[in-house]
Amino acid sequence: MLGRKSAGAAQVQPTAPVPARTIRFTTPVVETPGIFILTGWLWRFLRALMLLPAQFPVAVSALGASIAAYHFGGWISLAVLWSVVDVVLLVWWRRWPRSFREVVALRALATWRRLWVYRRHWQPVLVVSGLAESYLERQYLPQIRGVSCSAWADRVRVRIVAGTSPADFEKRVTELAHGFGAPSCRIEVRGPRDVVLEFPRYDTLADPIDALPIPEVPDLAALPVGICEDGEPWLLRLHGTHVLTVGVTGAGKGSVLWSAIRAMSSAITAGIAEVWAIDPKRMELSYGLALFAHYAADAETAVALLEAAVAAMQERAERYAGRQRVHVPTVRDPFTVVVLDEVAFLTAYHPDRDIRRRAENAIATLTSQGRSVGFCVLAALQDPRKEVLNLRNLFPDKIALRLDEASQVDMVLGEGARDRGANAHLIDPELPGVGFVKLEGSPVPVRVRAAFVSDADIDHMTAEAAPTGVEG
Ligand SMILES: Nc1ncnc2c1ncn2[C@@H]1O[C@H](COP(=O)(O)OP(=O)(O)OP(=O)(O)O)[C@@H](O)[C@H]1O
Repeated sequence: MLGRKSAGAAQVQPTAPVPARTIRFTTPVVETPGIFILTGWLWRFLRALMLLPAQFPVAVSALGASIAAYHFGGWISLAVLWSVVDVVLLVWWRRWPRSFREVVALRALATWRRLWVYRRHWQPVLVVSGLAESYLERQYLPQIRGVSCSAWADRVRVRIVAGTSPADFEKRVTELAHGFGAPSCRIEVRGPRDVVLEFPRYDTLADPIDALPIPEVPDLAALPVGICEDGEPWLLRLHGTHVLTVGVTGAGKGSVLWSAIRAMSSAITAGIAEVWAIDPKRMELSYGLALFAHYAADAETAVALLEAAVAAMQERAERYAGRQRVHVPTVRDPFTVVVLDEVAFLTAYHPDRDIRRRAENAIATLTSQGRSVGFCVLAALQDPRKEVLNLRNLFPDKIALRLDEASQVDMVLGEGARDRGANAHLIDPELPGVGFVKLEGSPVPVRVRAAFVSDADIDHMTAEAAPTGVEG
């Protein structure tokens, strides 16, 4: 009985037509004749061969010249040719190392990286990370348009698939970085369907940076405070803006504050800039007391200091009204930087509500009105959430050092910063002073490291700078 077809429940053949659709139309499968496949392969091979001189002009010329030398003069002329080339390259390298590096070494490296790293792994990495698109059973991959190398990073220019957006890449920076064996990946949009993926080859900021030399005539709108990932100086604008530095405890906020103070210390000595310092922890700024025009540590004096700054700012604004629209630092009207370490101590953590309210009012007034009359607030903060500092948007410039959570990156640097590669939550705790900033004119966050100003450097600065006399 069990052997009978009718045993048990009615069996339905998986391919049986649904009663309502007795006729099903399907696309017939036609086998492609082998000759078409072979012709396709041959065409692709010939096309690649024809494009080779345009893609690799130097390699193709070298190969052509070598074949010609061998053909006309045998091994000897080939050896002579290569010896001459080697000598020329050697002289070039010794005499003009910079141009040799840019024209020969980095280009050769780019060719190698393009073939060995990106072309070889392109399809698997993009397919697995979900960046290959399918349409009518065909797969479309973004195309590599070119690879260039700088001293520290590879830049892969990519033509993205029509119908996709750079945001798809921005969401997969981690997959791309791991896929191509890079410590990180950043995205730069150059135009329609034109993006650049930047893969650092090694961490240029792994070693601490000693305190930078003090500029004799500091540009208060571009103070050298550290180094960018590409080796360029990190220039911090203070004049005409306000800066908020955010990072967990031990992230190196102190080195940003001190590097900025150090960079403007000759202006402090000249009397055209002054620092008003608030130091609730009493550990960070107290060491350089002699450099500050005013200093406060406890809440009551800190709020009084902030209110005095507001009064000074308003007095200056009144004098300037109708006469002057731009502040030029002078001994009479120095550029005034209010340095506020752990701003949340006054705005969120202090038990006295009145202190919190007065501090918030004063900071809001300074940050909303102080820019044009030469007042700047340079603040440090551990926790960027709104409950802790709801004034954070009054700071036009922000620095994200190591953060606790991924969601905090966009809170500090603005929406989309994390997608563009500002992984401040992944910064190694062994790298204090490393962070991300947005530089003027570019939405792409840049990785930077602040220089470390040691106690000895601060001693030296206080000895050099004529003390202006600290007041409470
Ligand atoms: N730029 C830097 N380069 C190298 N080491 C640094 C740098 N900045 C800070 N450090 C080291 O990290 C330690 C912690 O730095 P710092 O006190 O500035 O952190 P912080 O963010 O101000 O922390 P907290 O909020 O707890 O005060 C310092 O004692 C110093 O040894």
